[in-house]
Amino acid sequence: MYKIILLRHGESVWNQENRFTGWTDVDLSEKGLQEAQSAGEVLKKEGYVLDLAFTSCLKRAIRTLWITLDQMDLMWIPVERHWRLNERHYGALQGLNKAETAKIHGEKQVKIWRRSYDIPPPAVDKSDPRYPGHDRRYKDLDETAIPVTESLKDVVKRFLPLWQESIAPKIQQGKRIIIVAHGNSLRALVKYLDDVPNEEIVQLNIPTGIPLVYELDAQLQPIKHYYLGDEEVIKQAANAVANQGKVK
Ligand SMILES: O=C(O)[C@@H](CO)OP(=O)(O)O
Repeated sequence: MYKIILLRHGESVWNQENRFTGWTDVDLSEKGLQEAQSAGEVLKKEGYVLDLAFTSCLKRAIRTLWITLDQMDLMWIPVERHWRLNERHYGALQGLNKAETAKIHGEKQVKIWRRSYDIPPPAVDKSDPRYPGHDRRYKDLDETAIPVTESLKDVVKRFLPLWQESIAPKIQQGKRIIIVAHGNSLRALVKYLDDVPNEEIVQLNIPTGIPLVYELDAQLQPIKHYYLGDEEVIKQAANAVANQGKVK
């Protein structure tokens, strides 16, 4: 049996301001820094040991990983940063306030943009500063891989090669791994691992900064999963994420 740790980054400044973030590289808020510290503390307290870490190219995830590893006295372990673990690109919604967007377009439309499986938000134009093609960190990517918007389905598709070629083989070699990523890149992973039906993935909201443990069998089929934390607190945090798209 293998155990892997999934961790959504701590609260970011734009989570706090309730803005669509996507590939925008915003940092952690004060609360987010504390959440990352608590994640490291709980992992250490529960006796988890890690050999290898995967994260995205975005600083809210990278910093969460640093703080978590620091708490565990594991800053020396190898880290692989990959764009395939980035948050879903939110297209032309990036930067907008979620509640104000709901006021303009309706809560139903915002929920479709946020949580439907295959409907992407409106795209950005390639001349838009929010198009990642302008960002040096993605300069080696083929233009066809650089998103102008993404649905969760697109994220599953771009994430899978990393799982199949890098993460899964490392787990099967016995490496104990942590994946520190984002609300929707982790939803993509959960969708794949648990084979969640398209209409059910709409209900899944992953809270910031709480380690989620997946136990996998030899074929990497999930046996069970659980958060490390208080059940009621976790439920409330997931509901708060869901409610970000409501008119305030
Ligand atoms: O804005 C985003 O990039 C994501 C995660 O913070 O938001 P949502 O939960 O609305 O998908």
